[in-house]
Amino acid sequence: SEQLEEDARNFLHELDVKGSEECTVATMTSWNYASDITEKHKKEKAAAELKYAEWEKEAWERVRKWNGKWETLSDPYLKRQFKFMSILGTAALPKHDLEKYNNLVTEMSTVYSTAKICDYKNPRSCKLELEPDLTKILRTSRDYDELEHVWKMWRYNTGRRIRDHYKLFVRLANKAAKLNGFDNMGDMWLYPYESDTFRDDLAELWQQLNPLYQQLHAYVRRKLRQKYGEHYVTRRGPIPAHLLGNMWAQNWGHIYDLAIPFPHKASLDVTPQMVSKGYTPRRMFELSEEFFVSLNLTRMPPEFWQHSIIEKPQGRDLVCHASAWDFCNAKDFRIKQCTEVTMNDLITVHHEMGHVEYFLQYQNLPKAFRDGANPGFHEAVGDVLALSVSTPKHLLKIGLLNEVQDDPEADINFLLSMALSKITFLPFGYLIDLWRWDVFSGKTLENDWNCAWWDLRYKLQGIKPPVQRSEYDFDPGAKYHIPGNTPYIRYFVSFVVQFQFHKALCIKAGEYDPLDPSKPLHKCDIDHSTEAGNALGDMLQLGSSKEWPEALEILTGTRKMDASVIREYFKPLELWLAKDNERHGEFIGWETDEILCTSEV
Ligand SMILES: O=C(CCC(O)(O)[C@H](Cc1ccccc1)NC(=O)c1ccccc1)N[C@@H](Cc1c[nH]c2ccccc12)C(=O)O
Ligand SMILES: [Zn+2]
Repeated sequence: SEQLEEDARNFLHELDVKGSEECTVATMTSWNYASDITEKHKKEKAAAELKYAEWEKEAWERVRKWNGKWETLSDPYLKRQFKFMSILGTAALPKHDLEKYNNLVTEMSTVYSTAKICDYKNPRSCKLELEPDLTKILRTSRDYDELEHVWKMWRYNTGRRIRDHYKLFVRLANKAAKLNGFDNMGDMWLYPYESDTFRDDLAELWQQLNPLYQQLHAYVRRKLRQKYGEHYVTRRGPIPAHLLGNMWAQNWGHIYDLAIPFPHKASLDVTPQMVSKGYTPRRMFELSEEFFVSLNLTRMPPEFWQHSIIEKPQGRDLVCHASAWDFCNAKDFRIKQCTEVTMNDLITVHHEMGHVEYFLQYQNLPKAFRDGANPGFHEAVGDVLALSVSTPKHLLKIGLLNEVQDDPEADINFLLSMALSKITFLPFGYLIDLWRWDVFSGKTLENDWNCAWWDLRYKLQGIKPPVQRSEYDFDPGAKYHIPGNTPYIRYFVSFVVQFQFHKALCIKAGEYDPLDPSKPLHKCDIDHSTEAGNALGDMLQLGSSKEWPEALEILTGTRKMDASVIREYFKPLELWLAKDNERHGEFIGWETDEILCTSEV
């Protein structure tokens, strides 16, 4: 009825205003803690989390009173808000359980963010931190033993120290999920994807992408065998995880110098040029903002530049893992990132700025819709722009390259550098929540946690630990998102859909034409295309007000995640890798009879 609709609008508006105010308060205390880890900030954050949970519970009880009525409303926009606000979340836990749950998550994240290890070359100095120290060693060292030390000690001082926290956390998380009508927390995490075939769809995507990954793996293994010798890197075995340039072997971009196909061609890692041109983190963020503005998207508000933390502050503990913050008041938006002047961090800057651009585009929607169409969309926005920024053509435009070599060999070099961060990530992006879903569902039991992790790391990534692992270790805990309790499948989804977004935007920008060999997908740079920017903005403005297949269709014309686009982007490289591996008689895939992990009897 008209009256019911009118009452519903007013009710939702009232909750929206109050919810945003409560959100601002809670977010501020969370920011204070994440950017300055002290007992005072920890207490304030814990108190604010409980207060916010009380508000959520009150709002949820008032929404419940509308059950049986809101379903009869005709306006889908109103019904969808009721649908989202009918899920309470962890605030459904009894107060003492919620307090324990929140403290466990804060404690695990603090252990991770403050962990330090001793220097391999100077064992008495024990203040090396993940950012910037350990990431630099993993990126630059080619000393097998030094890399093994850093890899092992990092896990000793993070994963091992939170294993028991995680056991309690899983039990409380599942208790909260059941109170929300889910079987376990894994199912509750999949709710935003609104699809009961989602897991199958993901498995199908991985099946389509695995062959390309296997070719790349075989090629890189040969290059590492040449560097470290057959004893350490065997012909048919898994690759030791600490040799891949990254603490988690999730991005192999930093061993490009060992893998470059045509070394006599110009290097595409513009880090040296960034340093020699005096780039600063501030300059990197301004460069990214200029790209968004060139697309006719929204620039950062003054508060962003006033309150963001874009360089690691000295003399205090903080969570250095990058993050973007929406303070729910359509005014205050921030990034916290311990930025270094490297090409890799320029990409991460775009990733974080993509989150803030999404915040800005949906800031006028009701709070219930101020989210990505699904979490993968939120992770993809910045990466889409980074696909254009990474092209030699764009790097030339912004003065970070002084020449572009337009020939097949330079093309292969470029595609390999992109594959070392985009293709190598796929099995990692998939396996983290494959492991966590099995832990939440109880399929993987506590005394098998670490070996189940290494089963997946071996099976999907074809890597092995440099030293044998056991159930005294808890290696998943050495990756931010596990102690940080952040779902991860969103990144796998992002790495697939970002190429679908890229293709759609490149067509609008006139930069890609399937029938024009001079305009392949991997050479496209959408910069300064307002047609592309307007199309992207139209999708971002929807927030989560429409189901994600509809948002995807508005931008790309299709309603499904489609792995064929990322394969099209890398097609020239896939053909080249297959030929090169064939020519060297490389064994595709991996096998081993080593025991990677012992579950103590
Ligand atoms: O974790 C991140 C970046 C951090 C984040 O921007 O995704 C951040 C994670 C986070 C979530 C929740 C609390 C704190 C941190 N996500 C956000 O800040 C965020 C903000 C609003 C909505 C959604 C996400 N990247 C992943 C992998 C990755 C995907 N694309 C990349 C591009 C460049 C570098 C890394 C990646 C990683 O490092 O393993
Ligand atoms: Zn992100």
